[in-house]
Amino acid sequence: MSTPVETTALTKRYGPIAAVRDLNLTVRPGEVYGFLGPNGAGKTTTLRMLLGLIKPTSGRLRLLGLAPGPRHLDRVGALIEGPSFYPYLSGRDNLRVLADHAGVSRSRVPTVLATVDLTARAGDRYSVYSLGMKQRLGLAGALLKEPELLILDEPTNGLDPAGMADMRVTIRKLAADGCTVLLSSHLLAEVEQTCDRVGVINEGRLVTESSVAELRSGGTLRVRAEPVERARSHLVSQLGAGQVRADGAGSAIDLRVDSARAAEINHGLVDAGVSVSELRWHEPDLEETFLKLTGGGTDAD
Ligand SMILES: Nc1ncnc2c1ncn2[C@@H]1O[C@H](COP(=O)(O)OP(=O)(O)OP(=O)(O)O)[C@@H](O)[C@H]1O
Repeated sequence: MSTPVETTALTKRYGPIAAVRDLNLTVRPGEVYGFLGPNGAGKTTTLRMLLGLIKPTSGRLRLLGLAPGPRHLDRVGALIEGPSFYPYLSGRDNLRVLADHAGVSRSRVPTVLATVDLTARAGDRYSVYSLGMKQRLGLAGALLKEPELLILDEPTNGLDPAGMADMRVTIRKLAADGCTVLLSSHLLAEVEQTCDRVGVINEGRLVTESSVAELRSGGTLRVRAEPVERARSHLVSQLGAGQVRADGAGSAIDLRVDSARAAEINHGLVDAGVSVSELRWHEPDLEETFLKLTGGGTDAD
């Protein structure tokens, strides 16, 4: 199978603003890829370029092996910037209209309604749908042509926790059925729970691309001890300066060592006349990592 999404040095400028700069992105077959970044990072601009809604200033992109052109979206479904539906038609009738437009058989409509769990409310007018139902109907619309790749811009934006959970389950179900998903989000928890891999974008640049587990790796042994200066100089002499670093507040010391060395380090500190009040393995959560990577410039929830 060809690579679902591949961009090379993809760039979009708006006058002096570089919304997206030299972006090299790879989404692998069958994965759920989270495109994560704070507001204004360039996520929507990237997705709009992928979908041919705007033209890149420079760089290349391919979806399922195809460069932008008349066929490059044939096997791609998308949900971007709120779907538009007729308010006075039912969810089912809206999907029928969409199917007719897309040249897809109306027989797909019950299937996609079931996939997004809207069958029971399919006869209700769109105008009475909750935000979560509207999002799910949008997703159903994107699924009509049985896409191999789904591109979703902030699919859980504005949803309540139950709506977010429903959307997550649906996305994982689609991935289990073999669909590749690229979704953007500024919500760390969402990406952590839904995605296999994540690309972090900040100020138009990809700052890292890795599995969620890799992103979180790099745990440290955290020490709190008194007097802290004596503890620090002892640890530096024992482990080397490269392994010892103060945490942000300066009240704790983080050691880049294996967790199995905790007891040995404790004994060494006590022998050096230091009293240890805390010694524990500290694994950074995604939020910490994200803030570090993006220089803290996020207004994510
Ligand atoms: N049509 C446009 N004209 C000028 N600047 C734009 C345009 N579209 C986007 N930008 C700018 O490009 C940058 C990236 O915007 P973009 O919408 O892609 O970010 P985003 O990561 O999707 O953020 P959000 O989560 O807020 O939607 C921002 O500085 C934005 O102001």
